[in-house]
Parts: sequence; structure tokens; C-alpha cells
Amino acid sequence: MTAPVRLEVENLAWGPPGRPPVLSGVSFALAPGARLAVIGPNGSGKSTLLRCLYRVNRPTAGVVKLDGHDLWALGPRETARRVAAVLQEAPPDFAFTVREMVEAGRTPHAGAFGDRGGATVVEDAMARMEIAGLAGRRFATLSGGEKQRALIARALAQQPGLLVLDEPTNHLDIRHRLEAIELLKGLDLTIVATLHDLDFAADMADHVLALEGGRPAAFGPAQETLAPALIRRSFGVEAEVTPWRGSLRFAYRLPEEGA
Ligand SMILES: Nc1ncnc2c1ncn2[C@@H]1O[C@H](COP(=O)(O)OP(=O)(O)OP(=O)(O)O)[C@@H](O)[C@H]1O
Repeated sequence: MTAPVRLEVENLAWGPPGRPPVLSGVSFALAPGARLAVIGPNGSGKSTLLRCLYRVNRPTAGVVKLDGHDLWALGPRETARRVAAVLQEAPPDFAFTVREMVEAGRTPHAGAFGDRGGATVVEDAMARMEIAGLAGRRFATLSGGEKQRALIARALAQQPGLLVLDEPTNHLDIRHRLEAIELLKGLDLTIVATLHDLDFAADMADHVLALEGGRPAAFGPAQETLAPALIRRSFGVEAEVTPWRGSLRFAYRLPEEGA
């Protein structure tokens, strides 16, 4: 099992070749085991930031460091041992079964002598996501929520030190959403997740990074950062924020005409 990583992002920028950056000036640090929710309106750069964290987008400026090592100085295999990603884009409609999908998470750990203990890790990951009963089914035949749980199971089988998730509660029903959040909180991992639902951001995260137009608008402890002023500024809505069982709950409405 990889230990949770310390993640440092320093003055990060990314843009498509020959075009202005769509993400810039992003800096933050997470202690090992911290959980960050990245929030912000559509098109604010959340997925772009995640792509920089799992080594798809090479920064055009700045650096991403895992335990002090530049992500781009680590090879892809070394990165895959440390970072797992659960993305919104479902994999193509291939013929893999659910078990084979989850087993694919073990690839970075397979050495010359195979992957000792890997089968147990795979079974454990499927049990945690309640998909053991679906192990023999073709992934492509699963419901949206079942697919999402299989993708999280694959990431867990990878035993990363950093888990990056793009809208992990998408497609999940209310109970599975709450269970997924509890599961993430129970993992001894550093976590970065984009979340549109601020209730779940407050439930899951100890820190929040708000992006606006590809730039950081706020970074700090979740309970302090998720305040009405930030929500109004970021999303253009009025918010009432209520403490609730150690977390926060949010009610919204559009601003009154002329307000
Ligand atoms: N490869 C690319 N080429 C051109 N523009 C891009 C590319 N990737 C992202 N962008 C642009 O960068 C901006 C940020 O996109 P991104 O997907 O990171 O936003 P987001 O905050 O995740 O949005 P959403 O909440 O809608 O998922 C958008 O305007 C998007 O069109």
C-alpha cells in the first residue's frame, strides 16, 4: 500500500499549444491524507487542473510535486503507482468484465514475478464498492452508477497515494453518494475531487480550492471557505449556509432583480 502523498502545486499554468492559458497562477499544498474539493462554475478549469495532477496535461508553467518530486520527472509507471484517477469520461465500450476492469488497476504493480497479493486487493476493492456480485458482468452493460462504482474500485485496486476524482458522485443515487463520500473519508489517501454539489464538498473535504476563469479565487479550510460571499462571487447566486452535523448545508436562490 502506497502511503498518502504530500501534494504541492506551485504557480501552475496550462493551455493548449499556441493559445492563452485556460489555467494559471494555481498554488496550494496538501499534507499527506488531506482531502481537497475543487469547486467553481462550468468552464472554470477544474478538470484541466485534475489533468495536470494525473500527468496528462504537462504544465506550461509551474510544477506539480508529489512528496517533493516533480510529477514530470517521475516516469508514467511510477506516476501510476502513486496517482489514480476516476474520470467522468467512461471508458469506451470494450468487452472487459467488471473484474477485468478492476484488475487493470493492478497493472503498475505487476513486476517480473507477477503481482503478489493483487487478487486479494482486487476482491477487496470490489467488496468495498459493493460490486462483487457484478464481477462477471461486462462493464459496458452496467448502469451509470454501477460503472462509477467499478471505476472507483479500479482506482482503489491501484493502491495510490493520491486519488484524483472528477465528480465522483455523478450518477450515484442518494445513498450511494453518501456512502461514496464516507468511503473517501475513510481512505488513508490524499484526495483531490471536483464537486459541483457543495453539500458533498463540505462533507468530503477538509480544504476547498475555488477556481474562477482558470484562476484561484480562494483556497482554505472547507468550513471557512464555503461562505456566502464566495458562492455569490463564484456562481452569482445568493446562498444560505447552515452548519449541520459537523458539516454544512446550502440553500440557494437567484439574486433579486437589481440586487
Ligand atoms: N484541450 C483544450 N483545448 C482548448 N480549450 C480547452 C482544452 N481543455 C480545456 N479547455 C477550455 O478550458 C476551460 C476550462 O475547462 P475545464 O474542462 O477545465 O472546466 P471545468 O471547470 O472542469 O468545467 P465543467 O464544470 O463544465 O466540467 C473551458 O473553457 C474549456 O473549453
